[in-house]
Amino acid sequence: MSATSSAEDDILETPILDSERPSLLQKISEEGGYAYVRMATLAAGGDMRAAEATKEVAWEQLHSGPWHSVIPIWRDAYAMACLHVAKLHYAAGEFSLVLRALDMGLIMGGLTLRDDLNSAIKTASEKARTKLDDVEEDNKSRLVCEKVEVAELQHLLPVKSLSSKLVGRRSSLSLEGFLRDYFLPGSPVVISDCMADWPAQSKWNNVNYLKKIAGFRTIPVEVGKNYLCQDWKQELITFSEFLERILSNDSTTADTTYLAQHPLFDQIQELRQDILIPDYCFAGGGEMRSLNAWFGPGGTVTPLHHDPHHNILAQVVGKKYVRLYSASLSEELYPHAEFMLRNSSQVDLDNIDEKEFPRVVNLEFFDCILSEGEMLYIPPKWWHYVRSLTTSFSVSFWWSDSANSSAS
Ligand SMILES: O=C(O)CCC(=O)C(=O)O
Ligand SMILES: [Fe+2]
Repeated sequence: MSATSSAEDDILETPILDSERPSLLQKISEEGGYAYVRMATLAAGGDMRAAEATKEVAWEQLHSGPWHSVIPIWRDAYAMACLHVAKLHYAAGEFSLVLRALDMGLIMGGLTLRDDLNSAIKTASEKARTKLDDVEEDNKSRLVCEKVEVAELQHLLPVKSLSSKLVGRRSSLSLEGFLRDYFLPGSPVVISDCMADWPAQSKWNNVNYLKKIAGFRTIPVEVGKNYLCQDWKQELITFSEFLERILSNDSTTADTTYLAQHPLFDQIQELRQDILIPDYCFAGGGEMRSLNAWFGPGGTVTPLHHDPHHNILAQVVGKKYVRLYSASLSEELYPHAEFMLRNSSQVDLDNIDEKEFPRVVNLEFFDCILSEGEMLYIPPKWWHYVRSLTTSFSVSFWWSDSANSSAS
């Protein structure tokens, strides 16, 4: 990795064009990025307009076609441009702008400069936090204030919910028991009393804690009813802005904001320390595929879909309703024909069109309300629909077993 990533040799205080990066610039010129290279050199000399211009040039390259067709060096070029911009904001003491630039580098940039971005984020976060401490020290608030009874939530659920087969529940389930009774037969289960040692359990319900750890960080959120709807869009906002939206949320509005399926713990490493990979994820001898955050107000809906991996969905804050249909029922669930959406059902479980989708009406499903401190095991390819019933923060752990560890 880069020579500049050690603690005493801080990336934000040293020139960016060190011994490793000329080769990066060389590769960028080879791809025709002469203007980028000229401006990067000016940026390294302290020219903010040139730094912004490198970011724009690389941004255009990232948006010149489908994501998979972008030449990888342009992702590194974008990360490097973000570092230039961050460094110049840092010199001006603008720490929130430093973090914005660095997060854009992490979210959109390539992997080559990731260690540099992370070490710069650590330095800038500490400075930004010092500022925040002065302003908000006594202001304590909770995301979910009171315990909600299940009976009070009934009206929020799709018809027929909780009326037939409930997902089985086990308390403090051993790894052997999990393997034998659920993993090998491929059956879902809710596991309780298994998250007591997660720091997140006592920390993430506290808005103040989240603001302090992540308030200035930029995150991608989804806005709209759900990803299958026309008016759905993605936005980049700060974690503080996001928390304000959650606190002011009226769950009847169409433009719910959801931090959904985002690898937040790769991006914000302090939050990674608050969670533990459940032992269950080692079942099957495969490998971890991804850890994702799902954080939003009451009323978020992830429509009926399936994923290729084993999944432990861990509920840290609030409650969610989850409905599951067996993988064997795919034909009856009217998957979309389009390639990108073929793992999603055309059926809207909140408003089933029985004429168009008659086969789904009497189909067997399992469902549950997942509460704080509980985990749900969803076997691969099982269809699931998820609705948050309160403000909710969950973490999903996707892993493959050794038989499928080459699957994407
Ligand atoms: O929690 C949600 O909204 C959806 C979770 C999900 O689809 C998953 O973990 O695979
Ligand atoms: Fe899913």
